[in-house]
Amino acid sequence: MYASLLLANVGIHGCPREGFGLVVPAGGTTEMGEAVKLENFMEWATALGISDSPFINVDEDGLQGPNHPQPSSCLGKSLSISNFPNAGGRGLCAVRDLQKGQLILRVPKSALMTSQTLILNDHRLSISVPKCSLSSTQILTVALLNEVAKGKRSWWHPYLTQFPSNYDILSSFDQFEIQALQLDDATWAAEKALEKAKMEWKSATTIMEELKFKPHYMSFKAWIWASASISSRTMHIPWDAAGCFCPVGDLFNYAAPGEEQVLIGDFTAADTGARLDGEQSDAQSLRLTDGVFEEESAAYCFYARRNYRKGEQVLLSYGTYTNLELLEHYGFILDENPNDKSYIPLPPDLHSLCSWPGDSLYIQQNGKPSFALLSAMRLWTTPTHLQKSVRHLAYSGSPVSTVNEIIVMEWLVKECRLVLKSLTSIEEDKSLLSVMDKEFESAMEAKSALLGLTDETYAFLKNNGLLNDEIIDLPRKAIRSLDKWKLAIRWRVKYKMMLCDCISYCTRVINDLP
Ligand SMILES: C[S@@+](CC[C@H](N)C(=O)[O-])C[C@H]1O[C@@H](n2cnc3c(N)ncnc32)[C@H](O)[C@@H]1O
Repeated sequence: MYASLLLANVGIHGCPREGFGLVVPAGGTTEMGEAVKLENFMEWATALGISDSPFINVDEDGLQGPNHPQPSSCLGKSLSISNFPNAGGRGLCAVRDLQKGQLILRVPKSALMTSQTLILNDHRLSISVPKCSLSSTQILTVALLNEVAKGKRSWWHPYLTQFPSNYDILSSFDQFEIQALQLDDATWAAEKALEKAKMEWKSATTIMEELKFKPHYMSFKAWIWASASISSRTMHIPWDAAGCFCPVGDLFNYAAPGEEQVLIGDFTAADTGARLDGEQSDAQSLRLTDGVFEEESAAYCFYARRNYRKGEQVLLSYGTYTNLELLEHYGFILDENPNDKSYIPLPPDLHSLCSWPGDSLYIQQNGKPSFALLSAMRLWTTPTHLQKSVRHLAYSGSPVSTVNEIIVMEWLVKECRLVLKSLTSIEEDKSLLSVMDKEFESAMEAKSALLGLTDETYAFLKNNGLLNDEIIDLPRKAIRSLDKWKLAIRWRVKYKMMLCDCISYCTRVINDLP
């Protein structure tokens, strides 16, 4: 019965994973082919002992012990795979009400794909890797590509078919997509990510040649695919800084850590399946994520971070990230991200006045300047000979004086306006996004919708060769570029909105002053 439910869900999910095509397709790239691949993966995961049962080693009858037959599916007791179009696409859904702190998924150590497990099962890799001086992430990248190249011969094949074919992380952005971010900080981050990926790829070419990789797997495109898989899908393990791939566990989509992270650990002994001893709940309250490798049970264990109702998507916190960081490491942004920040240019001598680190001087997601930014600005706008006497006020987060507060707020308003003036407007960006939201069926459609709108839309058409009338179908590269361009525009809109909210906040503060 569960298999049909799963296949129904696959039907909803149904996005053929074509594109880079690193993973050898098991049944074509049709929806049915995808469903078969998913079914194979579920069977494979079940055989490995991956389980969403809240009872460790206990079946649904509450019986325990090695004599009990394997469950028919690794999912179905707490979770099922489902599609959440506006919250990460494929993800995991609660099949019953789940209580905060409850164990919801367990992935045995033997099912984790790590550099170690890949190397141990590959003679050539085990000879080549110890001779090279690569970082742990580079080693996992090489080992992953080496495994993928084996196609169906790989023991991990059912799992590898579930990897996305393409990623939208910053290092996969081309120059056009990078420029679409508009803000210097963001374009710098993207260029740095691309440069780092290129350096890591180049320094790994010797080992890839030694391993006789085919050109396809040696390419920079392949490297980006593998390193993006690592960046967006691995989980922390204590014995390898590159982390591990965690089958099924890597289907959890992300929610930013919120208040439940502070409260976590206050679940009661009545919560079946939750870790109950004091030491464990302490460990749980200390960490920021709700999945952890547990040495004592030799498994990656996932716990509900809050109560979930049946049918809700169950989410995982991968950590605390701004939208730019999410884009860099995971290739998406959140519309509502409580941890988002925007930086504006600050007076160069501000930093020498205070001990706040540069990255603490920002505008918060709700438009309020950060504590450190306000404190530093209050000091900076105070005449030098008075700074010593007001330092204690500024450092405690209090306004220094009414006049000073007005100067600070006006300065912030002016600076935000100046930044906004140098960029395209939010309205322009939003209307461009609405044009792009219409799915283009052909190159001609894309051209007629985008040509003549702005310099940027012209640059996109040119960059993708779409100015040429002979191109009929929208090339795959152009579709991929559209996705990344959209992400860049959505990111810059969020940034600009924070600045607009800051202007409103500062204006309100000025108006409310006695
Ligand atoms: C560990 S995977 C999660 C499962 C993934 N949806 C899948 O189908 O394999 C992480 C990736 O899922 C997507 N993702 C996760 N959470 C998301 C969210 N809240 N919004 C948009 N995309 C999300 C991003 O592409 C991210 O790189």
